[in-house]
Amino acid sequence: MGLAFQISIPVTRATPCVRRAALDRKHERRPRASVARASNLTSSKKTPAPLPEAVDAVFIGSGMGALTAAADLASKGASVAVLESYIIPGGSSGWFERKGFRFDAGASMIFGFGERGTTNLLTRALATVGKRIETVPDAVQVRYHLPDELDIKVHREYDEFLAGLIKRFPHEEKGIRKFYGACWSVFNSLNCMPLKSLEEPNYLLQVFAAHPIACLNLLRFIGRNAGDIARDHIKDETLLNFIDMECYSWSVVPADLTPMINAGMVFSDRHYGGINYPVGGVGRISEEIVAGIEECDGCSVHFRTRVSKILFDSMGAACGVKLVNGRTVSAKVVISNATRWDTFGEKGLVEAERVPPSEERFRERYVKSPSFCSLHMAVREKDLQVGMSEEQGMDCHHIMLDDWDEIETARDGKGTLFVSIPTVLDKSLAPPGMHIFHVFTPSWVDEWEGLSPKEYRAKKEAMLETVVARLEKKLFPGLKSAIEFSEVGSARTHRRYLGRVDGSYGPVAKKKLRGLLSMPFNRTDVDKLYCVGDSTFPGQGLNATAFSGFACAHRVAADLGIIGSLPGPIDRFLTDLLSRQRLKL
Ligand SMILES: NC(=O)c1ccc[n+]([C@@H]2O[C@H](COP(=O)([O-])OP(=O)(O)OC[C@H]3O[C@@H](n4cnc5c(N)ncnc54)[C@H](O)[C@@H]3O)[C@@H](O)[C@H]2O)c1
Ligand SMILES: CC(C)=CCC/C(C)=C/C=C/C(C)=C/C=C/C(C)=C/C=C/C=C(C)/C=C/C=C(C)/C=C/C=C(\C)CCC=C(C)C
Repeated sequence: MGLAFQISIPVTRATPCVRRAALDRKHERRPRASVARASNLTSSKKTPAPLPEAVDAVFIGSGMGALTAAADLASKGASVAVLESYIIPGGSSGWFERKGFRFDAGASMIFGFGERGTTNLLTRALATVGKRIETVPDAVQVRYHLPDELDIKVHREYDEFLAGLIKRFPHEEKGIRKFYGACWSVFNSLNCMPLKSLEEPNYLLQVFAAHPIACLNLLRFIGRNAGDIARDHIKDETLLNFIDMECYSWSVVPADLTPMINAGMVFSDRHYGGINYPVGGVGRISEEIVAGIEECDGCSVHFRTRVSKILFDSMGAACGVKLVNGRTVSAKVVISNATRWDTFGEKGLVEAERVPPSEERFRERYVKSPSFCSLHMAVREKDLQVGMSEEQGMDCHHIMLDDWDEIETARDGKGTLFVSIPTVLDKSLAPPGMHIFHVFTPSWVDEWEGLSPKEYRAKKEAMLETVVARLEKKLFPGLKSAIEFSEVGSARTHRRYLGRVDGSYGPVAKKKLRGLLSMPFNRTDVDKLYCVGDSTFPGQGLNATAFSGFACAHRVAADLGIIGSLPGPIDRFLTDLLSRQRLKL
């Protein structure tokens, strides 16, 4: 590492994790894996660690972004404290249990669990702390049931998916191959390089030197959106509507507003690493990462621990946090996994007079996406009039829409329906003969405000009624009478339990932007304060936030002198220069 320079800020100590990581590198073997069993469903019940007075890095929240960053920093030898206001980790990737059922709080369509390449970021997040979990491969990412009788299965096998799409749009074969080919081009460029912080010049120089063609290729796409590329190659309006839905289904915006880098990741990794469901539920991922973090000396995760304020030293640098109970934790750096609005907004964690002007720029460009209304149902298989096993052709994920005009706008359960039935893949989530249906649909917090408790309950019931009737008619005859019990979560529920402003799914472009170029990285304009999670590059998605976690840990480790970087002033000059150039675009 000719360009590397060790800044001499002392690091607290070398932990067992560091020694293990060093050993693993030396012998080029995978970190020790502990394959978690499905039966091991609940979090460790051991006595909680006492809140530390001071650590290298304090995290606000324990979503996937924070957990990945904390795990990576812990494995590099930093002392970390993760402070979570809720009773379990994971945020949007949390879970809840009722009557022997284990429900995923968010979607169950999990990317990033592949075995090969560098984009398998969930496998890697677990491996940083020596963990690994069993997963079940999903043969079909999603089955679309769309207007114009468009019934398309996205098979794990790329050629099978393409054949189905080309059969429906034979006149667009060339365009289909070009569009999805461009996605592969992005993915292959990402998947050959180590994925770290794009605001650490030493890494950028090294990665550019080692993979010049891949980097130039990514630069070609980084300022573009999927819709631009689709329209370069495709003319058929129904096919363009389909591509809008392909993007909307995970980015919650149409193709014109969806960054091409993210489309490349999603539309290729589903055929490369595949979609894989963690045995025992999505919550297993965060449970295992937490266990791994806590095995590292000086590292701890604390629940029911809500941060009320970020603290600053006399120079204006972040230096710790204050909890709602008045206690404080000092830290060399503070990392917020709360959304941008919850960190810097009105009543946010940073007091108004310290909010930097750059945050205003963020708000000019990004808005809060809607939330979801989530219908969690326990369903008796015997009362459904459709085969529920994979062998009988049932798929785990479905997306349903009745009218193209309602893709984004329809309220009250009349728009896009997302359906996850994780028990198709993992029967351990529910008692024998039972299934879990999680159906969610976009919903805005204003629809749920100002209601009396009775009106609120009635609105939830009406939502359930509308959605179940639509599903019964098109996909699951017998559903209504097969429901054993159900729980409905509104945008208010998401706000309350996930601590996300308005229950939002995350930031989306307000107008057409240049791809990912204006998405903020992990540093903020407040010294020693970083952000991680879906308010940072590259945005929403479990594996996307895992990327932000690795990037954040890398930048923080360089700033704390744990890993080598360019000499301080040069590093700062180049980082600021890159950031200014990017923001001008
Ligand atoms: N692929 C999928 O199916 C899937 C499933 C679930 C989640 N996701 C993704 O996960 C992403 C979100 O991840 P994220 O890392 O941004 O975080 P997150 O929003 O999931 O988690 C943030 C955590 O911070 C906690 N928190 C907020 N304010 C706090 C405070 N003041 N004090 C203490 N704790 C506080 C919250 O309780 C929450 O647990 C979403 O974009 C979503 O797409 C994807
Ligand atoms: C050297 C120089 C100067 C430049 C080089 C350029 C360079 C190296 C650029 C690098 C860019 C990088 C590293 C980009 C990395 C991007 C990544 C890792 C993007 C990852 C994106 C992942 C996404 C968007 C995943 C989304 C998944 C989601 C949201 C899944 C959720 C799904 C649902 C909510 C739908 C559920 C559906 C049903 C039916 C239930």
